[in-house]
Amino acid sequence: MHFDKVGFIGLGLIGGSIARKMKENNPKVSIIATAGHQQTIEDAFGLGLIDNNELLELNSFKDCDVIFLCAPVNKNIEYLTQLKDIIKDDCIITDVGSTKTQIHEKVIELGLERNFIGGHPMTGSEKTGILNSDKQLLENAYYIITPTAATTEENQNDFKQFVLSLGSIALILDYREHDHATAAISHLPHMIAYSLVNLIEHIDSEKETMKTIAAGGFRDVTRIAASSPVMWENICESNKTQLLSLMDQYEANFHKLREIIADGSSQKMIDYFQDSKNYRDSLTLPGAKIRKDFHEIFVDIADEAGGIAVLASLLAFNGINIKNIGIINNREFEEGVLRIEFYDEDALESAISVLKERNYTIHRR
Ligand SMILES: NC(=O)C1=CN([C@@H]2O[C@H](COP(=O)(O)OP(=O)(O)OC[C@H]3O[C@@H](n4cnc5c(N)ncnc54)[C@H](O)[C@@H]3O)[C@@H](O)[C@H]2O)C=CC1
Ligand SMILES: O=C(O)C(=O)Cc1ccc(O)cc1
Repeated sequence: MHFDKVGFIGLGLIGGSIARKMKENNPKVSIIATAGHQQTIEDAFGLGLIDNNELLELNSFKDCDVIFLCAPVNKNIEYLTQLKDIIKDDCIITDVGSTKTQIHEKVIELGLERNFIGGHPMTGSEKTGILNSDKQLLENAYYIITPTAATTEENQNDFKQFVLSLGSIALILDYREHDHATAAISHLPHMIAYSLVNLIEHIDSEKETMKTIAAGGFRDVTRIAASSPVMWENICESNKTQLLSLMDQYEANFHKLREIIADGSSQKMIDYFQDSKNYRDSLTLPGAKIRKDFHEIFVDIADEAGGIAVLASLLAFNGINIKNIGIINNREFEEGVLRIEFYDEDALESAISVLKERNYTIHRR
């Protein structure tokens, strides 16, 4: 599989993040793209990510080695039919969509199994668009690969290497298993967030007391309700059966919790909460075991002019060298934080003590 000429159909948060990292890894790669809006293409051209400055006809993708489908899932599926008669024989089409069964079924129907490898980076945010994309978004995140029955070992390995080059962790899954697991850990949580926000919006008083006092817990649980409505409409439609089944299970479980509270049994409540707490505490961050050699911290900084300069000067003043520094926005942290990478563990530990002394809030993976 070559990555000399790459095409993107859809170039928002995810497509843009992949394109940024790809261009950084290999500045010589030729990337072309089309999207829903001309502005996206102008922005990407302005960032030096793509070769074209206009929306493209699909025919322009005829000599691409790899094509990334990075639009909402229904659009990705629609594009397959048109691409079938355009792509070169050994072109690999891949997608980043949040659901996999429908697109794999379309691939089988069109006889494109040799040309398709499904993909799904398990990272992102509630934000959209190329201007929110970030070359570090995919780092340390699982990137699920769903091969077809005709994917060759060579292509699968090449694709795995590409995933690693993004800093992601490759995980091969059957596309049906993917849709069952993501319905539970991604699609259902988004529905819970949307419905909770909807409830509060409708029961709040005219004075909007609830909205005014909404604090950490509500914000933690509902951040993802700010996600793209079009994207989530597409996902619900595409993974409807799995999602409905999980919503039923969730309803039954929620009802069980209601009964426990109604019964007033302290022990049952504590058991239920303790059991959930144990499971939640046992979640490890992706890559935590794999990237131990990564000397990085994440620091909250005030959104004010000179914030980064003050912090960088503080470290320099204490003789601590920075390897890399940049603002990131991803799923682990509520708001943007500064990611600082150091050359070794000693520098990292010194930086932590200097910054803690100045009351900076520090996060580690
Ligand atoms: N947002 C997230 O956190 C994640 C999203 N995904 C998947 O990635 C895909 C893209 O999502 P995002 O990048 O977040 O969305 P986005 O809204 O940031 O970007 C979508 C892109 O698709 C383009 N687009 C829309 N309709 C189009 C059409 N008819 N033809 C060509 N381009 C079109 C838009 O112009 C935009 O460039 C979706 O399939 C989503 O399920 C996967 C992992 C995480
Ligand atoms: O914002 C978050 O925390 C997410 O969960 C992002 C996300 C959205 C859709 C996906 O298919 C994968 C990840």
